[in-house]
Amino acid sequence: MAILEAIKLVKRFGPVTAVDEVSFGVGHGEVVGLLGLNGAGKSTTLHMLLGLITPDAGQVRVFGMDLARHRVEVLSQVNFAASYVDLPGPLLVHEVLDAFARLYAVRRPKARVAEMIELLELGPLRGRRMMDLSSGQRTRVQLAKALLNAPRLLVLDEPTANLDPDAGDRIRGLLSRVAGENGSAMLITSHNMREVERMCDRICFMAAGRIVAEGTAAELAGHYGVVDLEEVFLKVARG
Ligand SMILES: Nc1ncnc2c1ncn2[C@@H]1O[C@H](COP(=O)(O)OP(=O)(O)OP(=O)(O)O)[C@@H](O)[C@H]1O
Repeated sequence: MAILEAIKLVKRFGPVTAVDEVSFGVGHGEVVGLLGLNGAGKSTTLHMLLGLITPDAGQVRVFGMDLARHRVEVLSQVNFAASYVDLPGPLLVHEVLDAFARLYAVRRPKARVAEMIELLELGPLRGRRMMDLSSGQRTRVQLAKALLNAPRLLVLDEPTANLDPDAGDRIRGLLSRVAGENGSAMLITSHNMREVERMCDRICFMAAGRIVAEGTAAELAGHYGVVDLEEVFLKVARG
Protein backbone atom coordinates (compact mmCIF):
# COMPACT_ATOMS: atom_id res chain seq x y z
CA MET A 1 0.00 0.00 0.00
CA ALA A 2 1.25 3.50 -0.81
CA ILE A 3 1.84 5.54 2.34
CA LEU A 4 1.20 8.76 0.46
CA GLU A 5 -0.69 9.42 -2.75
CA ALA A 6 -0.97 12.83 -4.36
CA ILE A 7 -3.73 12.65 -6.95
CA LYS A 8 -4.02 15.41 -9.56
CA LEU A 9 -3.31 18.18 -7.07
CA VAL A 10 -3.91 21.74 -8.23
CA LYS A 11 -3.15 24.98 -6.36
CA ARG A 12 -3.60 28.47 -7.74
CA PHE A 13 -2.56 31.75 -6.15
CA GLY A 14 -4.49 34.38 -8.12
CA PRO A 15 -3.25 34.17 -11.70
CA VAL A 16 -0.34 31.82 -10.78
CA THR A 17 -0.95 28.06 -11.04
CA ALA A 18 1.71 26.95 -8.55
CA VAL A 19 0.80 23.25 -8.77
CA ASP A 20 -0.84 21.87 -11.88
CA GLU A 21 -2.32 18.34 -11.72
CA VAL A 22 0.54 16.77 -9.77
CA SER A 23 0.29 13.04 -9.05
CA PHE A 24 2.85 10.76 -7.40
CA GLY A 25 3.13 8.28 -4.56
CA VAL A 26 5.51 7.33 -1.75
CA GLY A 27 5.61 3.68 -0.69
CA HIS A 28 6.34 2.01 2.66
CA GLY A 29 10.00 2.59 3.61
CA GLU A 30 10.61 4.61 0.48
CA VAL A 31 12.50 7.94 0.32
CA VAL A 32 11.29 10.14 -2.53
CA GLY A 33 12.93 13.40 -3.59
CA LEU A 34 10.92 16.26 -5.03
CA LEU A 35 13.24 18.45 -7.11
CA GLY A 36 12.90 21.52 -9.26
CA LEU A 37 13.95 25.10 -9.84
CA ASN A 38 13.06 27.85 -7.37
CA GLY A 39 9.34 28.47 -7.75
CA ALA A 40 8.61 25.08 -9.40
CA GLY A 41 5.89 24.31 -6.84
CA LYS A 42 7.65 21.95 -4.42
CA SER A 43 6.82 23.67 -1.13
CA THR A 44 3.24 24.34 -2.25
CA THR A 45 2.89 20.62 -2.98
CA LEU A 46 4.31 19.68 0.43
CA HIS A 47 1.98 22.12 2.17
CA MET A 48 -1.06 20.51 0.52
CA LEU A 49 0.18 17.05 1.51
CA LEU A 50 0.43 18.25 5.12
CA GLY A 51 -3.01 19.86 5.13
CA LEU A 52 -1.49 23.33 5.69
CA ILE A 53 -3.21 24.64 2.58
CA THR A 54 -6.24 23.27 0.74
CA PRO A 55 -5.90 22.11 -2.87
CA ASP A 56 -8.16 23.76 -5.45
CA ALA A 57 -8.57 20.32 -7.02
CA GLY A 58 -7.30 16.78 -6.49
CA GLN A 59 -6.92 14.60 -3.45
CA VAL A 60 -4.29 13.67 -0.85
CA ARG A 61 -4.46 10.11 0.48
CA VAL A 62 -2.23 9.10 3.41
CA PHE A 63 -2.19 5.52 4.78
CA GLY A 64 -5.09 4.89 2.38
CA MET A 65 -7.23 7.63 3.97
CA ASP A 66 -8.48 10.86 2.45
CA LEU A 67 -6.59 13.63 4.29
CA ALA A 68 -9.51 16.05 4.04
CA ARG A 69 -11.81 13.63 5.92
CA HIS A 70 -9.36 11.93 8.33
CA ARG A 71 -7.14 14.87 9.22
CA VAL A 72 -6.53 14.15 12.91
CA GLU A 73 -5.97 10.42 12.43
CA VAL A 74 -3.55 11.01 9.54
CA LEU A 75 -1.59 13.95 10.91
CA SER A 76 -0.86 12.24 14.24
CA GLN A 77 1.34 9.83 12.27
CA VAL A 78 3.02 12.43 10.08
CA ASN A 79 5.67 15.05 10.82
CA PHE A 80 7.42 17.87 9.03
CA ALA A 81 10.62 19.87 9.27
CA ALA A 82 11.68 22.93 7.31
CA SER A 83 14.36 25.48 7.98
CA TYR A 84 11.87 28.32 7.40
CA VAL A 85 9.60 27.26 10.28
CA ASP A 86 10.61 29.00 13.51
CA LEU A 87 10.31 27.28 16.88
CA PRO A 88 9.51 29.56 19.86
CA GLY A 89 12.64 31.71 20.38
CA PRO A 90 12.55 32.33 24.16
CA LEU A 91 12.11 28.64 25.03
CA LEU A 92 15.04 26.36 25.87
CA VAL A 93 15.74 23.48 23.51
CA HIS A 94 14.48 20.84 25.95
CA GLU A 95 11.37 22.94 26.72
CA VAL A 96 10.50 23.08 23.02
CA LEU A 97 10.89 19.33 22.67
CA ASP A 98 8.93 18.68 25.90
CA ALA A 99 6.10 20.89 24.64
CA PHE A 100 5.91 19.09 21.28
CA ALA A 101 6.13 15.66 22.93
CA ARG A 102 3.05 16.57 24.99
CA LEU A 103 1.29 18.11 22.00
CA TYR A 104 1.83 14.88 20.06
CA ALA A 105 0.70 12.83 23.09
CA VAL A 106 3.93 10.82 22.91
CA ARG A 107 4.07 7.95 25.41
CA ARG A 108 6.77 8.46 28.10
CA PRO A 109 7.52 12.00 26.79
CA LYS A 110 10.58 12.65 29.02
CA ALA A 111 12.32 9.47 27.84
CA ARG A 112 11.45 10.17 24.19
CA VAL A 113 12.81 13.73 24.40
CA ALA A 114 16.04 12.40 25.97
CA GLU A 115 16.29 9.86 23.12
CA MET A 116 15.89 12.58 20.46
CA ILE A 117 18.44 14.82 22.21
CA GLU A 118 20.89 11.94 22.09
CA LEU A 119 20.06 11.03 18.47
CA LEU A 120 20.51 14.58 17.16
CA GLU A 121 23.55 15.22 19.40
CA LEU A 122 21.79 18.11 21.14
CA GLY A 123 23.10 17.38 24.65
CA PRO A 124 25.32 20.49 24.86
CA LEU A 125 22.44 22.66 23.57
CA ARG A 126 19.54 21.36 25.66
CA GLY A 127 19.63 24.32 28.10
CA ARG A 128 20.11 27.02 25.44
CA ARG A 129 17.35 29.34 24.16
CA MET A 130 16.17 28.64 20.61
CA MET A 131 16.76 32.28 19.65
CA ASP A 132 20.45 32.01 20.57
CA LEU A 133 21.17 28.99 18.36
CA SER A 134 22.87 29.11 14.98
CA SER A 135 20.71 28.19 11.98
CA GLY A 136 22.38 24.78 11.70
CA GLN A 137 21.74 24.08 15.40
CA ARG A 138 18.07 25.10 14.96
CA THR A 139 17.80 22.71 12.05
CA ARG A 140 18.89 19.85 14.32
CA VAL A 141 16.22 20.81 16.87
CA GLN A 142 13.64 20.91 14.05
CA LEU A 143 14.62 17.37 13.06
CA ALA A 144 14.45 16.17 16.68
CA LYS A 145 10.95 17.65 16.90
CA ALA A 146 10.00 15.99 13.60
CA LEU A 147 11.10 12.54 14.81
CA LEU A 148 9.46 12.79 18.27
CA ASN A 149 6.24 11.02 17.30
CA ALA A 150 8.07 8.32 15.29
CA PRO A 151 6.15 9.40 12.18
CA ARG A 152 5.18 6.84 9.55
CA LEU A 153 5.50 9.65 7.03
CA LEU A 154 8.19 12.30 7.37
CA VAL A 155 8.10 15.35 5.10
CA LEU A 156 11.29 17.41 4.96
CA ASP A 157 11.64 20.69 3.08
CA GLU A 158 15.38 21.13 2.47
CA PRO A 159 16.38 19.29 5.66
CA THR A 160 20.11 19.96 5.49
CA ALA A 161 20.09 23.43 3.86
CA ASN A 162 21.71 25.14 6.87
CA LEU A 163 24.08 22.39 7.92
CA ASP A 164 27.83 22.35 7.43
CA PRO A 165 29.15 19.41 5.34
CA ASP A 166 29.99 17.33 8.42
CA ALA A 167 26.61 17.88 10.14
CA GLY A 168 24.81 17.43 6.80
CA ASP A 169 26.55 14.11 6.21
CA ARG A 170 25.67 12.86 9.69
CA ILE A 171 22.04 13.94 9.38
CA ARG A 172 21.70 12.25 5.98
CA GLY A 173 23.06 9.04 7.49
CA LEU A 174 20.72 9.34 10.45
CA LEU A 175 17.63 9.95 8.28
CA SER A 176 18.46 7.03 6.00
CA ARG A 177 18.88 4.84 9.08
CA VAL A 178 15.54 5.98 10.53
CA ALA A 179 13.80 5.24 7.21
CA GLY A 180 15.44 1.82 7.02
CA GLU A 181 14.80 0.80 10.65
CA ASN A 182 11.25 2.10 11.06
CA GLY A 183 10.05 1.58 7.49
CA SER A 184 9.00 5.25 7.58
CA ALA A 185 8.25 6.84 4.24
CA MET A 186 10.02 10.13 3.53
CA LEU A 187 9.39 12.91 1.07
CA ILE A 188 12.26 15.36 0.74
CA THR A 189 12.92 18.52 -1.22
CA SER A 190 16.51 19.54 -1.72
CA HIS A 191 18.74 21.56 -4.00
CA ASN A 192 21.70 19.34 -3.06
CA MET A 193 21.91 16.75 -5.84
CA ARG A 194 24.51 14.60 -4.07
CA GLU A 195 22.22 14.42 -1.07
CA VAL A 196 19.31 13.34 -3.25
CA GLU A 197 21.43 10.73 -5.05
CA ARG A 198 22.54 9.34 -1.72
CA MET A 199 19.21 9.34 0.09
CA CYS A 200 16.37 8.99 -2.39
CA ASP A 201 15.05 5.75 -3.86
CA ARG A 202 13.09 7.70 -6.45
CA ILE A 203 12.97 11.28 -7.70
CA CYS A 204 10.18 13.44 -9.10
CA PHE A 205 11.25 16.54 -11.01
CA MET A 206 8.88 19.50 -11.02
CA ALA A 207 8.93 22.36 -13.50
CA ALA A 208 6.33 25.13 -13.65
CA GLY A 209 3.98 23.27 -11.33
CA ARG A 210 4.09 19.92 -13.11
CA ILE A 211 6.01 16.67 -12.71
CA VAL A 212 8.12 16.43 -15.84
CA ALA A 213 10.38 13.46 -15.04
CA GLU A 214 10.32 10.58 -12.56
CA GLY A 215 12.64 7.66 -11.76
CA THR A 216 15.75 6.59 -9.86
CA ALA A 217 18.84 8.82 -10.18
CA ALA A 218 20.42 6.21 -12.50
CA GLU A 219 17.27 5.90 -14.64
CA LEU A 220 17.02 9.67 -15.01
CA ALA A 221 20.71 10.04 -15.88
CA GLY A 222 20.33 7.23 -18.45
CA HIS A 223 17.18 8.78 -19.90
CA TYR A 224 18.82 12.18 -20.38
CA GLY A 225 22.17 10.69 -21.49
CA VAL A 226 24.16 12.39 -18.70
CA VAL A 227 26.37 11.16 -15.87
CA ASP A 228 24.63 12.40 -12.74
CA LEU A 229 21.61 14.11 -11.21
CA GLU A 230 23.23 17.55 -11.28
CA GLU A 231 23.31 17.32 -15.08
CA VAL A 232 19.78 15.90 -15.19
CA PHE A 233 18.66 18.92 -13.18
CA LEU A 234 20.29 21.35 -15.60
CA LYS A 235 18.78 19.55 -18.62
CA VAL A 236 15.28 19.50 -17.09
CA ALA A 237 15.52 23.07 -15.81
CA ARG A 238 16.71 24.39 -19.15
CA GLY A 239 14.03 22.49 -21.02
N1 LIG B 1 1.11 32.23 -0.60
C1 LIG B 1 1.41 32.48 -1.88
N2 LIG B 1 0.82 33.51 -2.53
C2 LIG B 1 1.10 33.76 -3.84
N3 LIG B 1 1.95 33.02 -4.58
C3 LIG B 1 2.56 31.99 -3.98
C4 LIG B 1 2.34 31.65 -2.60
N4 LIG B 1 3.08 30.56 -2.29
C5 LIG B 1 3.75 30.24 -3.42
N5 LIG B 1 3.44 31.08 -4.43
C6 LIG B 1 3.95 31.02 -5.81
O1 LIG B 1 3.78 29.69 -6.26
C7 LIG B 1 4.91 29.26 -7.04
C8 LIG B 1 5.51 28.01 -6.41
O2 LIG B 1 6.15 28.37 -5.17
P1 LIG B 1 6.81 27.27 -4.21
O3 LIG B 1 7.18 27.97 -2.96
O4 LIG B 1 5.91 26.11 -4.14
O5 LIG B 1 8.11 26.88 -5.05
P2 LIG B 1 9.34 25.94 -4.64
O6 LIG B 1 9.50 24.95 -5.75
O7 LIG B 1 9.17 25.40 -3.29
O8 LIG B 1 10.54 26.99 -4.70
P3 LIG B 1 11.94 27.09 -3.84
O9 LIG B 1 12.88 26.07 -4.42
O10 LIG B 1 12.39 28.49 -4.17
O11 LIG B 1 11.64 26.89 -2.40
C9 LIG B 1 5.84 30.46 -7.10
O12 LIG B 1 5.58 31.16 -8.30
C10 LIG B 1 5.45 31.30 -5.90
O13 LIG B 1 5.70 32.66 -6.11
